[in-house]
Amino acid sequence: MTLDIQKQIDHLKATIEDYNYQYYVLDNPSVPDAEYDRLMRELKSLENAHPELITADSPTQKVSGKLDNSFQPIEHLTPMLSLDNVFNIEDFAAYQQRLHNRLKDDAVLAFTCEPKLDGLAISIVYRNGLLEFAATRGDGKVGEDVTHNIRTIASIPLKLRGDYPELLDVRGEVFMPKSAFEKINQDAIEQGVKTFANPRNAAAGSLRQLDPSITAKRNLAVYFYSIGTAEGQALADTHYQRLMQLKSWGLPVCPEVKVVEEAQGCLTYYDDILNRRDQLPYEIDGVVYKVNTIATQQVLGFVAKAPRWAIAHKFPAQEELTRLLAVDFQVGRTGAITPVARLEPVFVGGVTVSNATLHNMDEIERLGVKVGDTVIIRRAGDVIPQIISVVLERRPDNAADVNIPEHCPVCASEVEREPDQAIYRCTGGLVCDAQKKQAIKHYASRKAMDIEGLGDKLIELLCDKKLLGNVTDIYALSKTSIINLERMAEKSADNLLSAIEKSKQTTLAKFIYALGIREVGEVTALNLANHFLEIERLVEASQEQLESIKDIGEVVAHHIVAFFANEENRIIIEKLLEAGVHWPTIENPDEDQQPLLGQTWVITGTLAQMKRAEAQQKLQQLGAKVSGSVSSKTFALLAGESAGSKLNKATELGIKIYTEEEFVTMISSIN
Ligand SMILES: NC(=O)c1ccc[n+]([C@@H]2O[C@H](COP(=O)([O-])OP(=O)(O)OC[C@H]3O[C@@H](n4cnc5c(N)ncnc54)[C@H](O)[C@@H]3O)[C@@H](O)[C@H]2O)c1
Ligand SMILES: [Zn+2]
Repeated sequence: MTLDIQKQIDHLKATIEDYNYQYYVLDNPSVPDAEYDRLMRELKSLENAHPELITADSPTQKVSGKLDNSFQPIEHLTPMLSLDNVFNIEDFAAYQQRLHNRLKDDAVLAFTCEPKLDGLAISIVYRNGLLEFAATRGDGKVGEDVTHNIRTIASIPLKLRGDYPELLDVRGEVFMPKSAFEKINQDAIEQGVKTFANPRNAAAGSLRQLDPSITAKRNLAVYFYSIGTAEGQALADTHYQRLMQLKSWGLPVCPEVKVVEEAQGCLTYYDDILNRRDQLPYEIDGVVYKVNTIATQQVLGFVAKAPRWAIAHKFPAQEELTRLLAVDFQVGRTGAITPVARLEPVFVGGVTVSNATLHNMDEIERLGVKVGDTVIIRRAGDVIPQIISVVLERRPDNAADVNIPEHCPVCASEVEREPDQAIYRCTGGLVCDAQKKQAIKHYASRKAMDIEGLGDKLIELLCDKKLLGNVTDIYALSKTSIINLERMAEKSADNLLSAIEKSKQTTLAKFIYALGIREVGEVTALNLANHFLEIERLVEASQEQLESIKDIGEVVAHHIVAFFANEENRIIIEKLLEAGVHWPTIENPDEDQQPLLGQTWVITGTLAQMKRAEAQQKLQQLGAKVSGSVSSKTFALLAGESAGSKLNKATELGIKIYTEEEFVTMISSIN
C-alpha cells in the first residue's frame, strides 16, 4: 500500500519537476497551468494523508524555479517566496477560518486585494535611490542577474524620488501587456518563427535574454507589490500604505489595488475583477488577498514556501488540455475552406468547448497537430476557442495527419489552393450551396446586374424559403411565389418583378462581372468583354489567350479558366441567356474603345470632382495604365490640388500635365 503511494508520489514529483524545468528555465511549458495545478493538488493531498513521505525537496515544500547558468547568480537579501492558492469559495472560506483560528480572535480582518499578474517575479535593489541590480526569483534564495535587461523597461525608474530608503529591495511582477503580446505573436507568425504560448512566457522569455537590446524591444511593463528589505526609512504599518509609499518613490503600483474587509469584501473584489478580466490591458490569472496590517502579518508568519497572510484566489482556467477527435472542413461564403477542430468537450474559460478554429492549413502545419493528439486549447473572453499547441509527449501511435479534402464537402466540386496563399477554395462558384447567397447578392448588386429592390436581406429570405437556389432562379420568381413573403406588399412584388425584367438588358462587361469569378472586377470584366466580344469565346478561352490580355496575369487567368471549366457554371450561363439576359453587340472593340492604349498615367494630389479611384478606373477603361510613380515612361500626370513631389518630377522630366478640369474635358471629348 505505502509502496504504491510512494510510487505515485515519486511519479508526481518527477513529472512536476519536468514541467517546472520547461516552464521556468525554457519559458516554454508543455501543459497548461490547470494541468500543473491538478498534479500539484494531487501531490499535496497524498502528502497530507502520508506526512511521513514528505521530503524537503518535494515541489510542495520549496519555491520552484531554476537557475540557468547563462546568467550570473545573485543571492536575494531576503528570500522570494511563492503564494498558496485556492481555486474555489469553499477553500477560500476554510483559509479565512484558519486565519481567525490562528489569530485567536474575531476582530475584523482587513485585506489588500490585488490582481494576480501573470508575468514573472523580479527583485530590484536600489541603493541611495539608484538602481543597483535586479534578479529573477530563481529558487527563491538565489536568482538570475537580469539588471541590464531590467534597465531597458521604460516604467522602471533608474533613480527613485521623494523620501526613499537608503537600501530598498522591492518586489514586483514583470509582465507583457496584451497588446504587446498580440503584436509579438503576429510578427512571429509573419516571420514563420515560433510564437509564445501566453503573455507570461513571452514576458519571461523577453526578460531572460542575453542581449538587452532584444528585451528593450519587447514593451515589458511592471507593477510592484511588496518590499523585501528597506533600511534607513520608516515603513508604513499597513501593506496598502506601503504600496502607496512605493508609488511616492516613483515605482509603479497596479491601479486596481483596494482594501476590503473579511471574506465578503474579498469575494466582491474577486467578482469585480473577474468581470473586467477581458478589459484589463494585461493578463491575470486570479487575485491575491493580503492581510493588510503588517503586525498581524508578523503574527501569522510563513509556511515552507509561502506567507500564511496571503493567498491567491485563482480564476477559472483559460487554457486546458483536451483531445482532437477530428478535423471537419467548412465552406465559407466565398468558397474558402476552413478546418474546424472537433474536440473532446472540455470546460475552459467558463464554458464547455467542443470546437475550435484552426484558421487554415498553414496553421495546422505550424502547430504540427494530428488527429488523436492531446492539445492545449485556449478560450479567453469572447474570443473563439483556439488550439495553441500540441502536447507531443502524449501523441498516440495512431495519430493521423490532417489532409485537405480534394472535393468540396458541400457541393463536391474540386478544391484548389490559391497560389501563394494559405487558403483553399471550392471551385463550385455558383453551384455551391455554401456560396450561393453571396453569389446571388453579387449578381444582383448595382455594379453587376443592378436589380433594384433585390437586396441582401430579401436574398437571404428567398434562399431560406428555397425560392432561390442559384442566380437562374431569380428569373423564375413569380408574383404568386413572392407575394406571401413577410413585408412583401403587392406593390413591392410588382416593382421587384419589373426590376428583374428591366435588368435583363445589360452589357457583356456587366454580365461577366456579375458571374462573380474570383478576382474579376469591373475593369477586368470590361477588358474581357472588349477582347472576346462574345461570351461563348470567353468561355472557351485558354490560359495563354487570357494571359495575353492587358492587365490579366497568371492568377486571374487561372481563376477564369477554372470557373468556365466547371460544367455547372456553363449550364447556369446558358440558362441565364435562355431567361432573356441580353446585351448589345460590341461595335467598336479594343482600339476604338481604348484610345489611351499604351499610355501610362500617374495621378497625384486631391481631386475635387471625383475620387482618385474613379479617375483611375476611367483611365483604365480607356486603355491607359495607371502607375504610382513618375518616370521617363510616364505619358501624363493628372495633378489635383496640392500636388507635391510627383508634380515637380513630372515638370522636370517634361511630362504632360493635366489639371483636373483639362482631364475632365479630355475624357468627355472621348466618350
Ligand atoms: N504549465 C506548467 O507547466 C507550469 C509549470 C510550473 C508552474 N506553473 C504555474 O506557476 C504556478 C506556480 O508558480 P509560483 O510558485 O510562482 O506561484 P504562483 O505564480 O501561483 O504565485 C506566486 C507568484 O505570483 C506572482 N504575483 C503576481 N501578482 C502578485 C501580487 N499582486 N502579489 C504577489 N505576488 C504576485 C509573483 O510572481 C509570485 O512569485 C502554478 O500554479 C502554475 O500556474 C505552470
Ligand atoms: Zn462547394
